[in-house]
Amino acid sequence: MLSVALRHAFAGFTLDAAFQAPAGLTALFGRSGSGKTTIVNAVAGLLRPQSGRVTVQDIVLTDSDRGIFLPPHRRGIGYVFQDARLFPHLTVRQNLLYGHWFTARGRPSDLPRVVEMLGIGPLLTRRPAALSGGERQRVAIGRALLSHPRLLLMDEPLAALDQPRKDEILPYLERLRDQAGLPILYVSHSTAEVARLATTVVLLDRGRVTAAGPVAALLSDPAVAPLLGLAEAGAVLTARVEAHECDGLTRLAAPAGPLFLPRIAAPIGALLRLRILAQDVMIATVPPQGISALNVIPARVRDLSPAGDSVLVRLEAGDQVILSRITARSAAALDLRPGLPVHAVLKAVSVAPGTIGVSGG
Ligand SMILES: Nc1ncnc2c1ncn2[C@@H]1O[C@H](COP(=O)(O)OP(=O)(O)OP(=O)(O)O)[C@@H](O)[C@H]1O
Repeated sequence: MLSVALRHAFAGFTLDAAFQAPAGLTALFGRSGSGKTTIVNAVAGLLRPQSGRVTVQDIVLTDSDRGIFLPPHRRGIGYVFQDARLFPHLTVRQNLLYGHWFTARGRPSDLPRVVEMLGIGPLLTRRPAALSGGERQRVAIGRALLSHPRLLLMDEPLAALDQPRKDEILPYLERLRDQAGLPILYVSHSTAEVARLATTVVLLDRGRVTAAGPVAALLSDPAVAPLLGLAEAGAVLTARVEAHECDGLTRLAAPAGPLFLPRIAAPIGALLRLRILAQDVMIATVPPQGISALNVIPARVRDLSPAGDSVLVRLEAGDQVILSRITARSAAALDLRPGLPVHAVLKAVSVAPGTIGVSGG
């Protein structure tokens, strides 16, 4: 567990933020200039905050009251930047083992496990110039892990990659989240990335934490939607692959009931995480008939929140929340109110394959 409480003022900007990052991946999310990098720098020991306390697994890294401020190299933190920053004259293997020279905790015997997790075995004898951007980032992550950090800091590690490279690396970040066994603090601008990867989200606005919590609850909170942008508002559902059907659809079992989506390349039994955008969910008060949408999910209205010209309707389905964005006119015409039983309607093709990830459990 990482615990952070920081106060630091620059001319024209004050950071005053406190949060906890439990096991898994904690996304620091917010607009440009909201203070994400300032927090990462303070946690890494690159910025000495005017006041604050930072601990990881009960080890005090910073405590202004007690005059404690460990230098960066004594913090046991792995840092992955936007650009991989590998040594060009060293092979991948030498780059991987480099971090291990600087730490008593590193053991070369961990190399095979890290190489396997990141899928970089075939690259070990190459130099960085012969790697794609995504491969370079995987090596940079491996190098950080082999220094045996207590905590991994990742500052927009995908920002410099094009979409195909991002798609290639996302499954490895999921494995890192689920298998590395250390807290990861991950800075991102992208709601899609956060929805797919985060265990916990810390939302920042002008140097302050405006919301924090488990990813599914936070991203489907109507109060948070204006901060994300209404087009990005939506729910994160967990569902298990039940069958690949012969007409090209995959059937999933979700607490809300069965879901049908275009073929997903995941084995039967795999637990997946799906992002369902609020703007893709329609509401019907009676079971719709003669409709092409394959997913009609029985649900109950929890609450309605005005959002610009539209209304965000939070629906409960099983123990999961689905968010729907409809016009105020439709909400009035359907006489939607808390407690009303309804049907959430979702087109199978509206869930983009790139947004489907592996669930951390
Ligand atoms: N060394 C500094 N001196 C003065 N102001 C600074 C310094 N470092 C950061 N700031 C200011 O602090 C604010 C927060 O910056 P920070 O880089 O933490 O934001 P961010 O959320 O990481 O932004 P981005 O997403 O664009 O990277 C900005 O207004 C920035 O100009």
